[in-house]
Amino acid sequence: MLRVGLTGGIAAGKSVVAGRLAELGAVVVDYDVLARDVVAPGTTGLASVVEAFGPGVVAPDGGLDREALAGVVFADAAALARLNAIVHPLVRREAAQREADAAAAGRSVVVHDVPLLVETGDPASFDAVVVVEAPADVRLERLVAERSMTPEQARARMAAQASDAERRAAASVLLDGSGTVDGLRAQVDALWRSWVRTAVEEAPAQGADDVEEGRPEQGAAPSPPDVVPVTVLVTGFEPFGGRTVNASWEAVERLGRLWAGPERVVVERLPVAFGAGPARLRELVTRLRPALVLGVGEAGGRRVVSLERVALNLADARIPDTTGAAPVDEPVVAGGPTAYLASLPVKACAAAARATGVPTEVSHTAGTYVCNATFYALLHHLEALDGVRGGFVHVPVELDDGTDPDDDAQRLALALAAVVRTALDVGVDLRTTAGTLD
Ligand SMILES: CC(C)(COP(=O)(O)OP(=O)(O)OC[C@H]1O[C@@H](n2cnc3c(N)ncnc32)[C@H](O)[C@@H]1O)[C@@H](O)C(=O)NCCC(=O)NCCS
Ligand SMILES: Nc1ncnc2c1ncn2[C@@H]1O[C@H](COP(=O)(O)OP(=O)(O)OP(=O)(O)O)[C@@H](O)[C@H]1O
Repeated sequence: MLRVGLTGGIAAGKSVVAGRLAELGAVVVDYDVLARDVVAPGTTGLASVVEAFGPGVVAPDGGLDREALAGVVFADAAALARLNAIVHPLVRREAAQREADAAAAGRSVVVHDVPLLVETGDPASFDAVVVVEAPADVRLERLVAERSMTPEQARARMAAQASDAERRAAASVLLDGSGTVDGLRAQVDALWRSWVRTAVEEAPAQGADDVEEGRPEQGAAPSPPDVVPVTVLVTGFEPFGGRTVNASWEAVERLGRLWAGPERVVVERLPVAFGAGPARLRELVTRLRPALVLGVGEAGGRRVVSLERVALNLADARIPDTTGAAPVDEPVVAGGPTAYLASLPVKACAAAARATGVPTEVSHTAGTYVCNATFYALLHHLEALDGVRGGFVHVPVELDDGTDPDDDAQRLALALAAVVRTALDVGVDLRTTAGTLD
C-alpha cells in the first residue's frame, strides 16, 4: 500500500486534491474531519477541551462553539498548543485505525490529508509527501470570500501554520493550487498515473489462479490504465571534498519535486566513488527499468551547463575519491571500447536548456574523474538494454551570469527538466553544428 501525506497552507487547495484522489480510488483520511469527530458532543475529547478552556467554548446546543474556540487559540500560541495537545493524539489514533481498515480492505493508496503535517506530523514516515501551494494573498482572499473570515482571522490562522518554505522542504511532490480548480485536478491525474505505474511495477506477478479469483472488490482502486507512464532516472552526486552541498544534487532534487509528469521522474544521489557510483547506478537501472537515464554531476571549473557527448574508457584521478581510490590511466571497464557517445539528442537538449535562460553548451569531454566513469559505465550497461537512452549533464557550482546565486538550483532544475522533456520527445538530433576547433 502506498502511504501518502497531503498538506498545504489553509485554503491552498488540499480539499480539491483530496477529493480528486478519492474519485480516482484512494482512501482519504481527512484530519479536519477527525478533529471534529473527536470533540463531538458526548466525547471525552470535548470534555477535555471544555475543562481546559472553560464554558465560554460551549455552544447553546452543548456542542463545541468552534468560532469562540478559534478566537481564543489563534490569538494565543500557548492556548493553541494546549488545544493541539488534547486533540492531536486523539486524531492520530483515529487516523491509524482508518489506515488499518484500508489495509485490511486491500486498498492500494491511502492519503493522509493533514493540514499540519509539517508542524506536528512526521513527513518522513510517508512514502510520498504532496504539498499544495498557493500564494498567501490568494489564500487570504479565498478565506475572506468563501469562508466568511475577516482578513484578521485569516491572517491569524495562516500565522499559526508553517511557512511555504518549510512545507516545500518536506515535499516530494509540489502541486500548484494558485490556478483553476480544473488545472489542479489535472495535476492530480498526472500524479495518480505515476503512482499506478509504481504499483504495477512492484506488484508480484499474477498467476492464472489469481486472475480467476481476482474479482475486484467494490470501491477498490480502479484498475491501472493500459498505457502507463515511463520512468526517467536522474542522478546527482553527494557532496564532496569537504563541501556540504553538491550543485548537481541540489538541482536534481528540485527537478524531482517540480516534475509534473506524465512520466515518473525518480531522483537518486550517487556516491563520488569510482567503484560505488557506477555500481549504484547499474543497480538502479536494473530495479527501475527506466526509459531514460540522465546522470548529472558538478563541474567546478565551468560556468555553463554542459551536455556531455562523449564518455571515455579512462579513469585518471587528480585527487582520491571518497573511498580513497585514485586510479591513474586505468580503464573504467576493462576491455570496453575506448569511448561511447551519449544516446540523447544532445544538441536539441542543449537548445532546450538554453531556451529556459540557462547558458548551456555541448561538451566533448566529461573529464577523467568519477563523472566520466559513471557516464561511461552507464552507457556500457545500456548497450545491452534495448532502446534505453542515457546521457550526462555537468552543472557549474554557480551560474555566475549576473543572476541571484540563490536561484541557481531552481534555474538548473528547470533546465534539466527541459533536457529530460527533449530527450523523451525528440528522436533525431538537430542538424546544427556544436563542433569546436580547439
Ligand atoms: C480551533 C478550531 C475549533 C476552529 O475550527 P474551524 O471550524 O474554524 O476550523 P476547521 O477545524 O475546519 O479547520 C480549518 C483549517 O484551519 C487550520 N487549522 C485548524 N487547526 C489548526 C491548528 N491547530 N493550527 C493551525 N492551523 C489550524 C487548518 O488549515 C484547517 O484546515 C479547530 O480548527 C480545531 O479544533 N483545531 C485544533 C485541531 C487541529 O489541529 N486540527 C487540524 C487537523 S488535525
Ligand atoms: N486552483 C484552485 N485550487 C483549489 N481551490 C481553489 C482553486 N481556485 C479556487 N479555489 C477555491 O479555494 C478554496 C480552497 O479551499 P480548500 O478547501 O481546497 O483548501 P484546503 O487547502 O483544503 O484548506 P484547509 O486547510 O482549510 O483544509 C475552495 O473553496 C476552492 O473552491
